[in-house]
Amino acid sequence: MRRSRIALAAGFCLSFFLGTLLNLLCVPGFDHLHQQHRFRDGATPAPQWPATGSPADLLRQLRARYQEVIRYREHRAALPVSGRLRKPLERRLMDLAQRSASSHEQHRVTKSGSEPAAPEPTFLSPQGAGLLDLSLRAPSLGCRDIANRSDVRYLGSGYTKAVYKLVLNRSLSVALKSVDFGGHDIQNCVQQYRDLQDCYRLASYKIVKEMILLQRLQHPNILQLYGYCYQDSNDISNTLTTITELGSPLEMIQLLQSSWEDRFRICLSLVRLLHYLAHSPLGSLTLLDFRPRQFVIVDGELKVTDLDDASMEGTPCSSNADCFMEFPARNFTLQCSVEGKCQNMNEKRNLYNAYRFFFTYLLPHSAPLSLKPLLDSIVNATGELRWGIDETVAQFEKVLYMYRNGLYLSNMTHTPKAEYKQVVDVSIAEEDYRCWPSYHHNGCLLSVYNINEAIDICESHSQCQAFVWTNETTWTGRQLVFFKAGSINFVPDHGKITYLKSTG
Ligand SMILES: Nc1ncnc2c1ncn2[C@@H]1O[C@H](COP(=O)(O)OP(=O)(O)OP(=O)(O)O)[C@@H](O)[C@H]1O
Repeated sequence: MRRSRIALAAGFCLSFFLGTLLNLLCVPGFDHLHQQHRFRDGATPAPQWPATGSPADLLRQLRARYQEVIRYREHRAALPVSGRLRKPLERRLMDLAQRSASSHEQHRVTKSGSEPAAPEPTFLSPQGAGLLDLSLRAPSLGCRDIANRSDVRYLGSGYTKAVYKLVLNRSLSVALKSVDFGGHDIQNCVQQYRDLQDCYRLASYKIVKEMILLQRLQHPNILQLYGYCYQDSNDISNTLTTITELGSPLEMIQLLQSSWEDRFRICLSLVRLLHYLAHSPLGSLTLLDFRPRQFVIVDGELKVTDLDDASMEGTPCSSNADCFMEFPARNFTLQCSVEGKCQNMNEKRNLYNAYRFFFTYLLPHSAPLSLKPLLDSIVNATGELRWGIDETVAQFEKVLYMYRNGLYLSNMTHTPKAEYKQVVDVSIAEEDYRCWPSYHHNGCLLSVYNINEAIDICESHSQCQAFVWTNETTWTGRQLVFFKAGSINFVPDHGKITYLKSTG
């Protein structure tokens, strides 16, 4: 227990150091930019830190965050959360609320004396539950799994949180997320209120909310929560660290250079995610802070990681004019329902953000020619919010079906100009040429539906003299084929088939 505290304290010292370092490196005005980005499409504004803050202001904010977290927790009826997991979380939430109130009531007089008993650091890591329990949906990792680790590596941070990578048991990579003591959120709050304890609590509600959502929303495109840990650190008791699936940051530039198939996969995973969020057990959820940095990539799939700005609140209205959505390039007015709620606002906000940040860049560009009209209609319909998410996901699945089954290939009878001689169990070493968009940096490695498509590609590349049918497939099940500029360097290669172009 003591050792784990020391380790986590060391982790947070590292967090504080790195956070401070990042602040020093930050361009001036980042804070301002962040606020603009976060709320530019009509979301609830972030707390605007007053020039000087009173303890009552801070208390009000703490209560508001606490109540928000409770609202998300209250939807429990529909969810299979076990009592074993629920109880400690409830207790932590109550602790946070009671302590935030009592710390103001007893202001500085009995601060140290009002500390509650030390938490049970392993309540989510019950006796006997080891790493193998990760196959279970319920979070199973706790403090002891992440304690005393020296191989924690900083990954990134945002306004509030810092994220670290840790490899457990030399096999499972996880992400540790905690409040960034050197981050803008804490620093601005402390500057205003001069109370690190309560500023920490205010920020930690974002992690608690995120944790509740990660636990309650189960979908392949939502990062998996593996567990959490409450420990004392930086003179603050019960600091919270969540342990989740690890991803890699979504790099738009890199994505733009990848194959259409991979870019389509990102858009498809996003649409499937938005479909789930529109029909989630908590009702229709919107991602108020919808930017590419809120997502990570795990094995080629897009997953949402930052859920602290997710909202399930509907927008009340008395007329259509109340259902106004403002985006930088376009505005929309949605219908106000007879029940006095803006119709499908959460879903449509997500959809338009998906269009403007993802579809418009990733979908049509270098797509198979015959799929272009369908892709264009998806881009246009989402850009004008003509379709809801149900129709959008149906159209995406149609594209996937057509692509996976070669229905995008032309119906014309294939008449190759050259003949191709088949040689089994050999491949060609080197003799590569570059093509775009290749799955290989120095060679031309493309996915094809069938041999005819491979021949078509070879005939359309002036360098192509042969191709090697590998035994590998892409995520859609398409074959990967290496196109080659020559056929001198034959090498034995079990399972591969080389096709040699024999006449021109
Ligand atoms: N599971 C993860 N695996 C890898 N990287 C992650 C993971 N979770 C978050 N990150 C990275 O850490 C950064 C910060 O995380 P997160 O977005 O949760 O913090 P935040 O303070 O809420 O940020 P923001 O200011 O964008 O709201 C992310 O932009 C992302 O690049």
